[in-house]
Order: sequence, then structure tokens, then C-alpha cells
Amino acid sequence: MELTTVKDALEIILKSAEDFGIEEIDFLQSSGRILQENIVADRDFPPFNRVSMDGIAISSEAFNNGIRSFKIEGIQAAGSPQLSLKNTENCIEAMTGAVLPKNTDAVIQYELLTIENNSATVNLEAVKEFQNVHLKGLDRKQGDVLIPKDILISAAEISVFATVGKEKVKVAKQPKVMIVSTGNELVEVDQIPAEHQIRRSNVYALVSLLEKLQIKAETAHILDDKETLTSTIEGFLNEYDVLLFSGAVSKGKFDFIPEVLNNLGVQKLFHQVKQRPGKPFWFGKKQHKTVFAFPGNPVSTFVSCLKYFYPWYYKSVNLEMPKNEAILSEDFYFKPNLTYFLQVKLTQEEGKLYATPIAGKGSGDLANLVDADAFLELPDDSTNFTKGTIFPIIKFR
Ligand SMILES: Nc1nc2c(c(=O)[nH]1)N[C@H]1C(S)=C(S)[C@@H](COP(=O)(O)OP(=O)(O)OC[C@H]3O[C@@H](n4cnc5c(N)ncnc54)[C@H](O)[C@@H]3O)O[C@H]1N2
Ligand code: MOO
Ligand SMILES: [Mg+2]
Repeated sequence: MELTTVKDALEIILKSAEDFGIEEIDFLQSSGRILQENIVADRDFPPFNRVSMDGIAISSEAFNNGIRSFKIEGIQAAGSPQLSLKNTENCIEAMTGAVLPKNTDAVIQYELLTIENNSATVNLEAVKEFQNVHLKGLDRKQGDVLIPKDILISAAEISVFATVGKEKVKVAKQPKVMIVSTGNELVEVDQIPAEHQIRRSNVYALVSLLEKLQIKAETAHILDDKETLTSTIEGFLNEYDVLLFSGAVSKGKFDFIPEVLNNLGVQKLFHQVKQRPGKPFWFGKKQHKTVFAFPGNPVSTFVSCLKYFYPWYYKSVNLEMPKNEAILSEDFYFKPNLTYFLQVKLTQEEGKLYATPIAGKGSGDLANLVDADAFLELPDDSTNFTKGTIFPIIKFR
């Protein structure tokens, strides 16, 4: 069977991106989600002439007319309505965050004053109009778009939602995802495996990788039995937008997933990719349902999720996928005519990112991932990869 190249596989996957619509959620729950509305300034930023130093507010004209001692008329606190200076040769004490009092246009900080007998004496050569005043509308004007739609929400956006009173924000809906492990050898995390068993680690790697995208996936385990697989997966296809499988897609006597999916009407878009690890990867669609069936070896599942599910999700929510690259720090040799996802440790030196190979013992060696930060993507058309060459990387830290 002809293998699909990594490039073609990714292209097919990106073409099958889906739109999951829009939902409105609590602004504080929106970090990591993709904004689906423009956020507009409900008033000027700042909304009034804001005092930006604790001190006294004066009329700069009075200062320029030679006055240096200003009788204190009152105190303008933050959170109090605007006061008015009655005699422009006097001053009002004014606090950071307060409205600049009427008839004043400059603030002198306490450090530059002496206050005695309710009078503030200024020891300064010059006072500039609006010094220490953050002018109304200086940052943004009412009606300005503060945040455009289609951006990834982070703490900076959360603070803007709060300041404009957006308690609910419109974000892209997340796909409903079911992560399925298969295999009679697998037991739960809290179980003691028998000699011939192992714990089902791949599903939890996938759960965690999806959590990074703010997707809360559900999980299930199905034994290697065709009928159980068929009836359970049929239910999942009705209920979920995306099914992620790990295992049972290769040549084994109990690798039933491709056959079962085919019987359930999921159209295969490719099976087997020109890559290591992850060669037996199967991908298909049933109308708007998307099925990623990753090979069961732990590193295969791990890298395939990053290489294929991540870009599919980014495309689906209309977001640019970040691209990274690094410099290979030592020569590396890989013979097979396959794209090789080499595990690497990343280090930064003089502003450059270097990737040091830590290949591990193959796609079953999940403990090796702990020492790696990323996969370096080495193309299928070479065997000798020389130190100093730049390659794309898929980071997972
Ligand atoms: N005759 C051939 N055999 C194999 C080929 C091949 O081309 N011809 N490909 C190999 C490659 S490459 C891979 S990768 C694996 C893929 O196998 P499957 O997708 O069929 O996965 P399983 O057979 O179910 O399991 C493989 C391996 O992974 C372990 N596994 C499975 N699920 C989990 C899980 N949730 N957590 C932890 N470990 C899991 C499973 O116990 C097996 O050890 O096939 C090769 N064989
Ligand atoms: O695709 Mo497999 O991961 O090379 O063991
Ligand atoms: Mg197998």
C-alpha cells in the first residue's frame, strides 16, 4: 500500500477542519479560548482626566504668574466626584486615580512640596500644563475596537473584558471529543497490572495535550472485540464531533479499528503515513464527524496528536498555528525513507534555539519524552542531517 506523505496527510486533515459555532461564556472562564466578537471601548480610556501622582492639583497659570505657596482648599480622593478649585491661586490635594479637580491643570507630587499650616510650598523652576495627568481618552476613545475577534484570549484580554464590563464573551465553541483506548492488555491507572498487562497511559497523554487547547475531552476504553467496538463506536459517532483513538490500527490480528470504522460508514481519507513514529495512522470522516486513529505506541500517539490534531483544531477555530524551528546541534543519521520526528532537548544560546537529539529506544519508550521538549521534523528525502541545519520543531513544553 502506498504511504501518504506527511505533507499530504496534513493537507487532507486541514481541508477537513470543521466550524463548531459560537457560544457565550463567563469572561473569567475564557482564557485560552478564541474570541468571536470585537470588544469595543464603552467609554474613553481613561474615562476622565486622571491624576497620576499623589500630590496637589494647581492651576499652571497661577504658578507661571509667580505663585509658589498654595493654600489647600480640600482633598480630591480617588472614587469621589470631581471637586472644583474655588480660588485658582489655591490648590487641592489630589490622589492617584482621582478626577483632576475643575480649574486645575497640573499635579505636583508630594516629594516636591513642603506642607505647613495648610499651605503647600512648591520648590520648582517650572510646571508644565497637564503634568502628572493621564488625559481623558489618551489611550483609547469610546467606540474604538480594543480587541479584534479571532484572537486567542489571555490575561491581557481578560483585564480588558473586565474594564469594559463584558461579563459574558462570545468565543468559538470547542469540539466535543471522545478519546478511546483499545486493547486487552490495558488496565486503569489505579490498578496493579499483571505480568502481561500495562496501564493505559496514552489516553491520559491525549487528555493532557487537549487540555492545553482548553478542550475537555472524555475518555473510554474498549476491549479487542469487534462487536463491542462496533456498537460502542457507533454510539460515540452519534454523540461526539471528534473521536481520537489510540491503538489497533496496524497489521495485528486484533487491530480492528480500520475495519470497524469502515463498517460504520466512516470514510478513510488515508491510512499509513510516511513517517516514524506513527506510520499506521488512520484518518477519516463521516459527514461532519472527524476520526483520528493514532497508532498505539505511546510516542506515535503523542507526536501524531501534536502534528495533526493541533493544526486541525487551530484551522477549525480560525487561528494561525504558531510555527517554530531550531538548529540541529549535532550530526544525526536516519536511514529509512520516512519523515522522522526526532525527540530533542531545546537550549537557547545567544538568542538562537538549538535542538539536541535524545532519540530514545523507539516509539514504545514513553519515559524518554520526559527528557525531551520537542520533536524535530527531519524530512524523508535525506539520511544525513548535519549539525547547524535548521528544521521545523513541534514543541510540547
Ligand atoms: N507487522 C507489522 N507490525 C507492526 C507495524 C507494521 O507496520 N507491521 N507497525 C508498528 C508500528 S510502527 C506501530 S506504531 C504499532 C501500532 O500498533 P497499533 O496502532 O495497532 O496499536 P496496538 O497494537 O494496539 O498497540 C501497540 C503498542 O502500544 C501499546 N498501547 C496501545 N494503547 C495504549 C495505551 N492507551 N496506553 C499505553 N500503551 C498503549 C500496546 O500495548 C502495544 O505495545 O504497530 C507496530 N506493529
Ligand atoms: O509508527 Mo511506530 O510508532 O514507528 O512504532
Ligand atoms: Mg497492533
